[in-house]
Amino acid sequence: MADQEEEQDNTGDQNHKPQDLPQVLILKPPPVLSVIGEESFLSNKYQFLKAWESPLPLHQFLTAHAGSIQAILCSGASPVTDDLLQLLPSVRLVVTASAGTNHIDLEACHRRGISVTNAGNVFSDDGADAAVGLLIDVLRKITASDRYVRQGLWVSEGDYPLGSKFQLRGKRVGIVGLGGIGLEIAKRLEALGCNVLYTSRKKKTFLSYPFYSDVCQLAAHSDALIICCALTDQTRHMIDKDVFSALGKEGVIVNVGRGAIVDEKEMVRCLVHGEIAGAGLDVFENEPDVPKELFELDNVVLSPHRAVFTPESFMALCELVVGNLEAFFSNKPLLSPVMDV
Ligand SMILES: O=CC(=O)O
Repeated sequence: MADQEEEQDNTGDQNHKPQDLPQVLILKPPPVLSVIGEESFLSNKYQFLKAWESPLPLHQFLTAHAGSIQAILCSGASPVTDDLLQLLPSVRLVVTASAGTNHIDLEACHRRGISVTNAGNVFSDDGADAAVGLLIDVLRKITASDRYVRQGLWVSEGDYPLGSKFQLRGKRVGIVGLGGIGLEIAKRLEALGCNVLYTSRKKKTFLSYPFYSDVCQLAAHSDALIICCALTDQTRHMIDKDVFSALGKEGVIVNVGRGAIVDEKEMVRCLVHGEIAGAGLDVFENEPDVPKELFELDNVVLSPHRAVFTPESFMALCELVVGNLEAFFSNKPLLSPVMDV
């Protein structure tokens, strides 16, 4: 079957590359590819097997290369499941071009002795900028005011209603997840005169920000919550009815983590009924579907899961991905390990 497949399939550029290069499977093109371009991103030290370019059905394509694929390069759009790994017994490394790893079955990787790397801290600055930008936009209604001007309402209706604007300085902002992005958010907020508090898996002893082990308690002491933690079984729907009610009518939520960390139906209900004051959202439970009710709300700012995407961060990501592959194939320590087995 492999021979027949090789005749039909030029994925991985088999005609031009020595067959002994390590084979790296890419299931779907990660977003970084369209920005950086394949030439710069895909190092010629590896044979990249681009599943989406193969004329073969995926299962047949994978079966044909099953024994030789040693690494998988993926992103949030291409889940790495136990079933997939079962098909590919030679895989020893999964490199994801994302900070989040919720699309990878980490338990299966661990059980199968597969190492995993992610985007490390390359997205921390851009993710933090986007989170703070969304918060400022919700509080100061920047995009809502922009719509007001563009629609000619400044002329026909007069001044934009002042009552709905909130000052950032002095706000108590609860950060949910003080990892790379969370720490950068905290730095920015401090510089802007906010009071930072946080919850995280563990208290960070090197920081003086007030720590709350309970997210409801954090919400009760915050004017705004910024969600930037990982999506795991523990954090799925962690931001629920109780958290919204603790945050209260004046409270704002910003989410640059993953949509499913928030109980989205409940959030929409709270926004529609004015039980929280506003939301800045880069991520959603069923992307690219966004609850239609949100389109009507001027106190909600929407962004299409692009918080961390800048050409600069993609360049850094490109180096990191190649660095991780090189480290792995030369038995050196991985640069951004999530799991090093
Ligand atoms: O959402 C983006 C990422 O996880 O990198």
